[in-house]
Amino acid sequence: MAVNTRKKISVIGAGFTGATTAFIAAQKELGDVVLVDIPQAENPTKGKALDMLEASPVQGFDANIIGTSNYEDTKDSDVVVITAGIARKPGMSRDDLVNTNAKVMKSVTQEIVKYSPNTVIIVLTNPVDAMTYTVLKESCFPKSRVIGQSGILDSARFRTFISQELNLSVKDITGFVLGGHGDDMVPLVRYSYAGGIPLEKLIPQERLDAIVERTRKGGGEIVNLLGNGSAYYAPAASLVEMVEAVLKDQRRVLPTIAYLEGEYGYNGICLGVPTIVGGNGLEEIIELELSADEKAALDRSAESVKSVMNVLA
Ligand SMILES: NC(=O)c1ccc[n+]([C@@H]2O[C@H](COP(=O)([O-])OP(=O)(O)OC[C@H]3O[C@@H](n4cnc5c(N)ncnc54)[C@H](O)[C@@H]3O)[C@@H](O)[C@H]2O)c1
Ligand SMILES: O=C(O)C[C@H](O)C(=O)O
Repeated sequence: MAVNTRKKISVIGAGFTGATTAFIAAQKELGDVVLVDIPQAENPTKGKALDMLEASPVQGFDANIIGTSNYEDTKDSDVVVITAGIARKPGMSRDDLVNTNAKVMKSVTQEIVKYSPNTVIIVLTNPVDAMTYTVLKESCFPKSRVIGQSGILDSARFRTFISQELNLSVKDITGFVLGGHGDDMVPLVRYSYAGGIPLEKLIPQERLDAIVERTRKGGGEIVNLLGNGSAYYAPAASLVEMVEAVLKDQRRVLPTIAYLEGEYGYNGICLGVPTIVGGNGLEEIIELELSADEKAALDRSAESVKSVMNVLA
């Protein structure tokens, strides 16, 4: 029998975001998927994977999907996505998760590195800027191979609200969000467009301010509606966009969480910035010119991330 040469994607954490990510990646035939959770959740994890696999004849995708708690099954993954840990509930901030999830990051990273020393790791678990830093340090990987996800999701929310405001296709709305994945993230209105037209020419300032504010609180809006967990469809779609950029060496311009060494004036922190993502992972950080107000807003966001990082042992 011929050897399978398909790419291999491992998703750690088979909860809402992990399972949804696995399914979308398989539907897009990005590779075979290994869904991993703790031993106590092994049967449900196997069940979710089998259920997804049984959708493949109906949807017509070729991708194997397995569920497991054994990291040997992740051996030689091309990309590993980390969604393991706990999610916030109404009334909590993402930062309240830091101590519990930092322990989870350390243990899962050790297993990932053991079996896939050359992989690219994409981190989703919150508080994601600090968790990306934890995984980077624990893995001892170069900074190009540990990337956090927040900016694609935050920008997608921003773009959704703009499209609703203007009653225009989301396909024509570009825009992105910088900074930490918290309530002081920085949606960059000045770099956002509808069909190439600057937003400031299309939307009155007070409406723009309201859209920026809704974007900043976008995660909390969903947490309050769900009642017992956080968003997962848009987060999973965002993760898959990053996985695809790496596996297909697309060199996409995407807002992701990068380890900064002087860029934007910050050193030794992980923060959301515009980056180029391709076959080598995070290949470049793009440095935008910021106005004094934009830089002050980014400084506030970076300070929040630093204060969370300070509680990490
Ligand atoms: N960065 C972002 O944009 C973003 C977006 C959405 C969710 N998140 C975060 O992603 C995380 C997961 O969210 P969710 O909705 O999937 O939560 P969930 O509770 O549905 O799933 C988490 C899964 O992780 C598993 N898990 C816990 N410890 C583990 C370990 N040591 N090894 C393997 N698996 C382990 C749990 O058993 C569970 O199945 C949360 O921290 C959430 O805040 C971040
Ligand atoms: O808000 C959360 O806790 C989950 C996630 O970070 C999100 O933005 O949806």
